[in-house]
Amino acid sequence: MKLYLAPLQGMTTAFYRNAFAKHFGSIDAYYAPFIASSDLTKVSYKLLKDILPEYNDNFLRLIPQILGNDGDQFKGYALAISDMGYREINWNIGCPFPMVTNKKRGSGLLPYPDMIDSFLHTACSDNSYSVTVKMRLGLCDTEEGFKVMNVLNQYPLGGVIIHARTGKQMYEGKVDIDSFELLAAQCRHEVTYNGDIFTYEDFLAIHTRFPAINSFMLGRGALRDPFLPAAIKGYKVPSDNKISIVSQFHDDIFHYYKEKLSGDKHLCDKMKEFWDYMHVHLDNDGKLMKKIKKCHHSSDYLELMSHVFGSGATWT
Ligand SMILES: Cc1cc2nc3c(=O)[nH]c(=O)nc-3n(C[C@H](O)[C@H](O)[C@H](O)COP(=O)(O)O)c2cc1C
Repeated sequence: MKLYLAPLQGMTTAFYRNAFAKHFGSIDAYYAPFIASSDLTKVSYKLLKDILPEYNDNFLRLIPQILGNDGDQFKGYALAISDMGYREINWNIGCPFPMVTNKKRGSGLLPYPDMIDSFLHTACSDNSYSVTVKMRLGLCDTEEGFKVMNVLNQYPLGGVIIHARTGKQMYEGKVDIDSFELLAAQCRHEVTYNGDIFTYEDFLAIHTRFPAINSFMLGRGALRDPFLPAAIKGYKVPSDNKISIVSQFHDDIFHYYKEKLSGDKHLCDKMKEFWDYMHVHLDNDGKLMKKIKKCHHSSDYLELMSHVFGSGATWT
């Protein structure tokens, strides 16, 4: 069984992925947040910085992702990326944000199977890399996904990751497991399940219902509980050790952003984003998150952290 870390733009950057692998592990591949392809004649290396092998300790396990609707642009980026040593390039047709979908990108492409066809015709015309797809069930309607799958089935893709929601749902509401089942059954490629695996029990429910599915992508669930991938793989991390591991992970992330960001406000804002996920298993009553939100100076923040990690807190 394979576990993949989902890409979360702004969160799962190279440094985060490296620190995650160092402290928690149990992830077979890390998908990088999307790089938007553009009509530049030359591929922009600034955009590619996050995936440069020298910044990625686990570069052999990193899968770069491209967002776009132009097959030639995709191919240009994919060739530059494959020159760095990457063999799999993931195409994002799942992003739900209106500023993306309104331009017929991300899940905004799902109502247009013909565009997907002509995109893949070009994108899959070079065998220096393998294309995988990350999609949703549709933009507004799950019927859209079936038409898209007919097209995907005609190309030699390396796999299809399905987030079991429509684009219109954004990240809200329930995952639609029945529609996922139908779409996955129609797919001729290897399918990876994605969506709302927050606990071991969530994983088990999906795994039990779809015994033929062998790969799972974890996003917010792994960011909230970085011990979840290990639990799914059957490794037990003693509860007493968890806080100290989280503390070391936190310190690595904090020191990285302290070096990188200018000003305390940016630093505190970034750490709030980190805690938006991480507080869930540490903060039963929500008081910790309130205190973190009140920190505007790194000295206040660090004092708060010394209480959090020094007070015998438990990871639940
Ligand atoms: C803040 C945020 C940023 C995201 N950025 C990306 C991205 O760059 N590329 C992508 O394919 N999916 C992106 N996603 C979607 C996740 O990869 C994943 O498909 C989604 O969160 C569902 O999985 P989960 O329920 O395990 O989190 C993002 C999600 C969130 C919440």
